[in-house]
Amino acid sequence: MGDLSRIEILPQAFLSRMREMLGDEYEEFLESYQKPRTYGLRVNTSKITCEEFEKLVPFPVTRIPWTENGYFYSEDVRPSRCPMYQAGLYYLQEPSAMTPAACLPVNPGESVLDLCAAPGGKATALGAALKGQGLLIANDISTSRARALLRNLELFGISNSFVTNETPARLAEQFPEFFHKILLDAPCSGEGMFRKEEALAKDWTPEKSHELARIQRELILQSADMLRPGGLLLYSTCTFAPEEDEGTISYLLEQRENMELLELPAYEGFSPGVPEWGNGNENLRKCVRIFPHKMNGEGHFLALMKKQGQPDMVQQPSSVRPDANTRKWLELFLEEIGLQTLGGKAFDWNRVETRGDKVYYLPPVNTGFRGLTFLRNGLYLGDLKKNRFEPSQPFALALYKNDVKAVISLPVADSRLTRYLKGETLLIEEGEARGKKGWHLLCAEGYPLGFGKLVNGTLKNKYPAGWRV
Ligand SMILES: C[S@@+](CC[C@H](N)C(=O)[O-])C[C@H]1O[C@@H](n2cnc3c(N)ncnc32)[C@H](O)[C@@H]1O
Repeated sequence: MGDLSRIEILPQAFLSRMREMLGDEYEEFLESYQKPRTYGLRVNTSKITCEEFEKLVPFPVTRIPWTENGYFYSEDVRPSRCPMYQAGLYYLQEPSAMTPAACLPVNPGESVLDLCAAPGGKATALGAALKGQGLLIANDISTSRARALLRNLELFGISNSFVTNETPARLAEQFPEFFHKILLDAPCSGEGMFRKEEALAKDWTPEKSHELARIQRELILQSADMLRPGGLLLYSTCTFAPEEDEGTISYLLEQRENMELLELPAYEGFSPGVPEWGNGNENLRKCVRIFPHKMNGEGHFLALMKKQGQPDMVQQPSSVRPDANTRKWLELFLEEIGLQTLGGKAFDWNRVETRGDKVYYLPPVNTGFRGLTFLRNGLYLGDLKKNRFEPSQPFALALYKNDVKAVISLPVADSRLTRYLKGETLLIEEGEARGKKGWHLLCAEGYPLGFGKLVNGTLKNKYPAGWRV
């Protein structure tokens, strides 16, 4: 689409309001719609360091200056076709959208909630920050979107998540003062994404913001009430609409005296929140606005808040036991692949649970919650078949480099990796595989991609049909 036509589709009422909001900066803001959007990816630092990533990535990337692990790539590359993507080493994400999760400091071992999490752009970042310790509850109210969320968490190798498909009200009932950290990336009018998704501009009406602001007010109170004393809440939207941004934060501060706004990390392109766009509270300056004419990304709003009090780390550990049958066949399998660790940590049999013929590795924190609709509790390890255990694809992806001994590691550019991802059987040369036969983990430069079974120099493909590219 021609550049000017991007401006032509912007609703007049939206433009008038932006002119009023931005004053002298308005023309510059409008010009940003004639510039191309940018493309970003975020490195999964729980699996690979940025230095390693830079050495291996086969297409040009440049650092996104306001994040620690984000990179721009150009429009003509297809990063989702690279085996590094299928190994869960990065997530494709609009550059500004990397900011909210990066501004919520998550420590391994904490209980974290992403209330509106699908498709998982921010949940994958929060999960990576937990490094397999503690608990991530990733929720979305939409079932189809929650499925996409689960897939992305599995691709990222997150083993300690509980993926729910619930209303925020039900979660608020179940989890009073439970979480150390909460991300509320609220449903919003999406004004900041008009350059990226024209359909949003076409569907926009001024009335939409009123209805969304009502929902956001409900969600932010519920979030505050689910926070432990001393806990942190990060609120974000991708809209410029004042009532959805400073308006929602003003409402929270009026309704909950135990919540206070905190300063966010400074960056030259960030603009402060505007008190007059909310209830006039001077602290609203601590919010951050991201405008496309000031940064190389789309529009966003974020606010970091703390609940008064001292945080504690009291958590109930998971304590399940595998049945004898599961233990026997799973143990045999783990021996065959030479499992040393899972996600860099000692394998914990007190987290193994079998439901029907499916075997799960539960999060380290007790997740015996009652009455919640969930899609996944922990990591789906695989299936018990007659006299054997068959591993799942999420299990392969939750393994880190050096977790298992029985590997076949090929260079990123080796075409056999792409053929594996299509479901083909591969020829493996002598010396390329760690063992002579049996289950092996196929890796891209040491980073696990999926399982296969080696028989006389050929690797039988065990990459599931639903994952193939
Ligand atoms: C901005 S998107 C979340 C994007 C996600 N955080 C990410 O980074 O990939 C907002 C999400 O809120 C969910 N949602 C919509 N209405 C909701 C409601 N009333 N309560 C809770 N979630 C809602 C939508 O299904 C949608 O997935």
